[in-house]
Amino acid sequence: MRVRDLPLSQPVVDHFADRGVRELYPPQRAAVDAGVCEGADVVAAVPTASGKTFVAQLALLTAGGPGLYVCPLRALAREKYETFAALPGVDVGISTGDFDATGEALAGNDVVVATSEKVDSAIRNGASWVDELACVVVDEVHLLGAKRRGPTLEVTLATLRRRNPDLQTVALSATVDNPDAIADWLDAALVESEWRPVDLRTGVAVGGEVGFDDGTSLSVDVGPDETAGDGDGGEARDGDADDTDDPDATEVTAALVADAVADGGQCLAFVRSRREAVDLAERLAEEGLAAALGVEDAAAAAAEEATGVDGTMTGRQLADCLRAGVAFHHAGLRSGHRAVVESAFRERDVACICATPTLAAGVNVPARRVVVRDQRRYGEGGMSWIPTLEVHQMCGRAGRPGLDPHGEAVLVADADTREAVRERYVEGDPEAVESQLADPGALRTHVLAAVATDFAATETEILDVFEGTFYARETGAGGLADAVAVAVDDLVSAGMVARETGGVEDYRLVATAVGETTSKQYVRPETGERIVAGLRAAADLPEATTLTAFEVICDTPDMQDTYLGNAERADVYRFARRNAARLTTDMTDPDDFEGWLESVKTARILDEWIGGATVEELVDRYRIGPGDLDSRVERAEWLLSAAEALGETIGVRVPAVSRARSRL
Ligand SMILES: Nc1ncnc2c1ncn2[C@@H]1O[C@H](COP(=O)(O)OP(=O)(O)OP(=O)(O)O)[C@@H](O)[C@H]1O
Repeated sequence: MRVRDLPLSQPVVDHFADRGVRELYPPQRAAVDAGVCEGADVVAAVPTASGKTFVAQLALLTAGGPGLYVCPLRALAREKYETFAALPGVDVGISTGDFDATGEALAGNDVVVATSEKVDSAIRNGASWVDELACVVVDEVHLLGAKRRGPTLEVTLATLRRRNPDLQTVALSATVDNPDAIADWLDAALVESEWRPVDLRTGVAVGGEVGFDDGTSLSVDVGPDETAGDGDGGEARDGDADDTDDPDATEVTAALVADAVADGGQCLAFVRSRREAVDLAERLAEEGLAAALGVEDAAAAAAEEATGVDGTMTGRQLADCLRAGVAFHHAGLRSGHRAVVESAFRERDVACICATPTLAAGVNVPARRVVVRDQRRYGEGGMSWIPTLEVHQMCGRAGRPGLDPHGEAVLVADADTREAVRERYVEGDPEAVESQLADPGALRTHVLAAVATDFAATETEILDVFEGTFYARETGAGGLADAVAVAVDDLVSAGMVARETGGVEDYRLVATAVGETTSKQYVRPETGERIVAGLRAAADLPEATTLTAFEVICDTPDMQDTYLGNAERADVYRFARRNAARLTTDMTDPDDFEGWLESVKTARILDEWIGGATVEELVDRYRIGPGDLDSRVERAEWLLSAAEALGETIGVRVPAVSRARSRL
């Protein structure tokens, strides 16, 4: 099937031809056969990098009206926006600032790229464009199994479809164990395929010996193990508390990377934590990879570019690595640094990226060889195996279409773990996607939204709203009845929702003024409650300052946690004692004292930031990533603006809140 035979305009056909897209890949053909160009609902569950974006483009280009592309990961939205904006004659809007309001400005675009949070917020704020959509494409739909974002994704999609029954829905998924359940949920045709543009072979390495699943093998020279005995504890967050399971794994990884690079191939090496990504990159910087790949000048130019982003220690470390032909990539990097790394890799100016699994989710960085050094990481219950789905996404990055005869993915194991690793990741199936909607926190948020937007005024109507969710399809909406009743009770005691009675059995649920503002400001009910209590306490303090404002907003579940190491704990404790007159929480009060101390640390960082401290100073003083500081500043802006709105709602004015916001 050829692109030019599809119902697309000539300029669009030419646009694809210029990018080498003339013949459809088999899964794309199957999507066309399933009616994706004729308004049919389609779920496509296909491997990484097998052309899902083209399926999205087909749906959006052939829908008889505006389209919405929901991208659950913010980091990917810009990349997709650029892909769509390059299409001739297509006006594209983007809305990813996670939490700002209506987005009425998005009306009039042919395609809007947005995160699910943004669409949810637009619905809550009554944006009209959401009702005019002809087509919605949800990328990475398997993320509906993710704890925080999953419920928002499924409720948003269910709401969009309920409001607009003619809406074409196209959902794109990684290969998961139950794509049929997702297709059932959406009453959509299922396109399921194992096809990939480049063959992939996956192997397990023990020492320098790799056995692949296609029966082939590979042998690499592993250098002496210099890391043995160097079990530096370091920071614990992100699983940084430990060295690798087996110190040799780093040397095996180095040998596998050097071997591929000597042969002209680029590599991705995945490790469990940010700290490990930096350490591995610094180790690989000793391998002379830039010279081996013949890219010394280009690597030096990439290093210059990284230095230009900022003067932080992380930036300097990254530049030093880049000069040697290696990079690291993780969520603590600033977006400017991530962009330099991704583009240098695509341009083949760098031989290897050492990354945490975030890189595997959707960033288009194909490599000849992928090495997965760590398959276990620290979670709540200690060390546990990384989900098979995630490891498959990492492995799926191996193989560049048209350039490599096949991609190679190598999982580094030892004699004891070899079989477990093989069974789990080489032979094993990925996990099934499971709804997280029954989580009490998620339910409270979405129940409040349903009531505040007047979609529902009784428990039964709330269940009607949830009837279109994946959860309801899997377990029956009745399964949620008890949990919804609990959520309503919680919201009533929190002062977010009121029962307007006409008798015990006969009442209507209405959002209180605070509930309505909370929902519109897109903060969680617990956040709204904490801010309201905090504002009242702050108004009574003799000396409320910007630190007070930051303490209130940082002590909410909508602000990220900031790691508090043992060494710093005493210092933050003393800081809190010194500033007791400016904090809304009495030190003897918090149920979760450690969590509160973390909030005080975040508040202190933000207060020093508005006081003129530089990124470099804060990164150095508080051991946070520069990207972590950026994201906390961004969240603080949003939460302070929610605090101002809530203050207005309850008639409590705390000037320090506005001061903090304007100085931020
Ligand atoms: N029919 C085709 N012919 C040639 N190249 C194609 C075709 N379809 C897609 N491609 C190219 O394949 C690459 C991967 O495609 P794409 O990024 O759409 O994969 P994906 O399935 O969305 O990956 P991910 O798992 O990252 O979401 C892109 O460079 C794209 O231009």
